[in-house]
Amino acid sequence: MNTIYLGKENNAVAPCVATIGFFDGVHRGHKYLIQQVNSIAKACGLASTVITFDRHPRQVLQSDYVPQLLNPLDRKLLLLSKTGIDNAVVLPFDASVAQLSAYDFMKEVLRNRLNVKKLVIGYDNRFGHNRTETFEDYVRYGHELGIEVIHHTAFELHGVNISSSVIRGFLQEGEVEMATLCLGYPYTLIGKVVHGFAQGRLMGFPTANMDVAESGQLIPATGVYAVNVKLKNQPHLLHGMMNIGRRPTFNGTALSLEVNIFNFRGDLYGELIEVSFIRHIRKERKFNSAAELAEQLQQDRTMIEEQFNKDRDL
Ligand SMILES: Cc1cc2nc3c(=O)[nH]c(=O)nc-3n(C[C@H](O)[C@H](O)[C@H](O)COP(=O)(O)O)c2cc1C
Ligand SMILES: Nc1ncnc2c1ncn2[C@@H]1O[C@H](COP(=O)(O)OP(=O)(O)O)[C@@H](O)[C@H]1O
Repeated sequence: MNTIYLGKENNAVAPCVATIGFFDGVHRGHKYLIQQVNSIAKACGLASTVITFDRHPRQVLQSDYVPQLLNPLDRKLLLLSKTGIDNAVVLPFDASVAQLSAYDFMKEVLRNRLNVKKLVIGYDNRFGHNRTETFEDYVRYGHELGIEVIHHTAFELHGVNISSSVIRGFLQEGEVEMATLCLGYPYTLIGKVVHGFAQGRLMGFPTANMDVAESGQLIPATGVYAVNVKLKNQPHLLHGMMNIGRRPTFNGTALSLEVNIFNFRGDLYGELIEVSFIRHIRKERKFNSAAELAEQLQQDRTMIEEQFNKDRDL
């Protein structure tokens, strides 16, 4: 896959069949759409292209908007690279792009800059200033501009139209298994390991505290989860358990994300780690003492290891 960061200068781009969107999650619905783009492109001998944005359009339109992303941009590009698409175009979304009418966007960006011959979009896809046009308007503009606008069929899973917001909803409810089903892979948080309150090691359960502010990702519901952990320089995933919560046993107030990694010892401070959510285990609770909490953690670990063993044997 070629990744093209669209700058001010004109990139020379081969004629292509394209689709456009934020593609947060690169979920199964997105993959279904991209398959359609790839097969149309193949049938007419053109390149296939996904056009996406460097930041969420709402961040530009609404200055206090805090995105709750399913993936940071580099991970989105990694996922897109596995879909068989020829090109990913990253469009810097700024105030001037936001101002373009749908017609001007199709003319200036899609036709003049990106050489789009066919545009594959859904009936409910909207682009252009104020997003006022309908699919039929895009078709009409396309006629004038030499771009064939084709609507794609939506992907449904058990009658539900999968979307990034449906997946965000599942994660906000702690339903990480439903999120996995829709995404086609487990939801994964990327964050830097920071210092906590040094209580974990005293209980026999050191926990790497994650700071995910930089990735702008959504934090799932509070609770305890079975997770897989990817460390830098380690080829395989490690099993672990994560608590998202406020540490009521220690009268904590701030939200923390803490992962205890099984069969691991080492210093992780300052490292980037990736944590994938496999199962919701239980709610966070206040225990009478650190010793009682440690007992519960031992039970959690035993149960989670048993489940991982079962999954492996399936
Ligand atoms: C899997 C797991 C589950 C946890 N569950 C709870 C809980 O239910 N209640 C609680 O007060 N703390 C719970 N904790 C503990 C806190 O998240 C945290 O690890 C502990 O306060 C030590 O943090 P520190 O090392 O940053 O001081 C849990 C930790 C882990 C790893
Ligand atoms: N198995 C493990 N799982 C998570 N972190 C570990 C593990 N073994 C060692 N560590 C290290 O210990 C640190 C956590 O220790 P802890 O006592 O919980 O302190 P704090 O939460 O204050 O950082 C982690 O950030 C990591 O560097």
